[in-house]
Amino acid sequence: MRVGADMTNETWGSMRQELIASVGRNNFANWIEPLELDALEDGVATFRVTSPFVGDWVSRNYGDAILNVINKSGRPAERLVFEVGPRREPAAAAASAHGAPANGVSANGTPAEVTPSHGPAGARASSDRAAPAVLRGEADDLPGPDLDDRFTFDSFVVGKPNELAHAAARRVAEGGDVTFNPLFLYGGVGLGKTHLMHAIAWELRRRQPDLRVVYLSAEQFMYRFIQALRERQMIDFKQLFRSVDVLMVDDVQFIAGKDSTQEEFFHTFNALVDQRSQIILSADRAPGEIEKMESRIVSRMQSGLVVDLHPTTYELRLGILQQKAERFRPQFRDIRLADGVLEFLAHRITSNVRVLEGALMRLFAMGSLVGREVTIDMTQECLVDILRQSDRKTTIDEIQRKVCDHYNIRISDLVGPKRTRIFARPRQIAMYLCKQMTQRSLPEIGRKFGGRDHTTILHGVKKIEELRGKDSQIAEDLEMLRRALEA
Ligand SMILES: Nc1ncnc2c1ncn2[C@@H]1O[C@H](COP(=O)(O)OP(=O)(O)OP(=O)(O)O)[C@@H](O)[C@H]1O
Repeated sequence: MRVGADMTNETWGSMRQELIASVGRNNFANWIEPLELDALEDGVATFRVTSPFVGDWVSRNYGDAILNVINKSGRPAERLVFEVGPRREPAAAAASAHGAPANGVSANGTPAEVTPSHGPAGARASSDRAAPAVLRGEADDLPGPDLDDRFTFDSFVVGKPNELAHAAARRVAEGGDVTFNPLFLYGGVGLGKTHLMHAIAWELRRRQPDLRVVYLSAEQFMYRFIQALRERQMIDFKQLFRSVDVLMVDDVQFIAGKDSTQEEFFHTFNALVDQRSQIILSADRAPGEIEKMESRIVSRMQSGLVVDLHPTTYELRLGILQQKAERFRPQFRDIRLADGVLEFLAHRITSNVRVLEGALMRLFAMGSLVGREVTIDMTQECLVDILRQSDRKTTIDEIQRKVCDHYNIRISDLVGPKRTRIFARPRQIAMYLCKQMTQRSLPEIGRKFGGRDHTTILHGVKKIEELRGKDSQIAEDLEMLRRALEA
């Protein structure tokens, strides 16, 4: 069946609303809403997207969900095709997909076609990706560990907390004129700095195989420097580092306090900037916050673009988990995770992405041992140590805010002296929740409630304990508040 473009988009416009529930509002706004359905014919739904990356990301993360809603609408589709650029005739669109490999990703990682059970992105890494971190001809002379072939832009999940860092990394990876030098990426442990740096290196290599790109950690830079000093090969060292087109140094905070390494780094940095070679640095904090880093280096680091990777949000964590679960699939073919398991992990493990990945891996491993569906109960048992560590610490302030929102009163009234029921009851509920959900003592809680005595707090707690057994409205309110605070 052939459906015209206008009609198609109108139908798609209403169909896609169904996806909000399954992908979440943020993901929907970022990825689904901008999609335009160009054609739906012969079982192929052709979408127009703004870049290969968008098509790839959407197909990997939401391909199945999109097919489901299309099929539910009574217009059967077996596969999705994502086309980049201006709208084309649907016939041409379908034809362009034929050359694509079966898993929907062509050798250079651009999306060509997507089938419902697409393979893992990890499996598409072509053999030429397993190259060392130094990319090109005389690579043997240059230092660096292997680049991880899992760390590509394809496998990097973008969300609010990292979208700026991702966009900057993409921009640098396009090569061309050096627009900001250096690019300085920073953020807490396990938030994707190394992943983004490797992704830049892979992408540069793909686009410009002749470019001399060097990626190394600051520790390796120091090691090479000390070795050159010891072996009296400083000239070689200088020549080597000054001959690169792109220098990437990970975890630069490492050279803080190491005076001669800093000195050499400073000269390398200046020489590269002068010759308009691109420099990309990462650290666990902003340049100005790295103690014992010379101020002249700090100001050089600040002279380009400084972007940070913020702590993850629930939506980003869920997106990452969905993607990783998809990538574990071929290895753990028969393992099923019960509905809600990924959501549970995204809620409960907020520390960092590395921990999140480790938890998921452990679940799959357990699933294969027990040989049945992994439920939330099993998840809780299996990950008890990780969950305990990342248990969120609810604060008194949070409790007070939530209680005020719930009862629509002001904080000043909650902690103030007014004794009318509309303030007194929520106040006692808040006291009760503080006692239950935090480790704070009664006097500490009292101080946060306008300097009340600990006996008043105890009285409030007891009152609510008594009421929750008799008053179903209070029991219900408590349950709702608790859930909101644990979210
Ligand atoms: N947005 C993301 N999408 C997919 N995977 C991610 C994302 N962010 C982090 N990861 C994964 O989390 C793990 C840790 O990331 P990475 O090593 O890049 O962190 P880092 O910021 O360099 O940490 P560290 O401070 O320890 O050096 C990696 O396996 C990486 O692939």
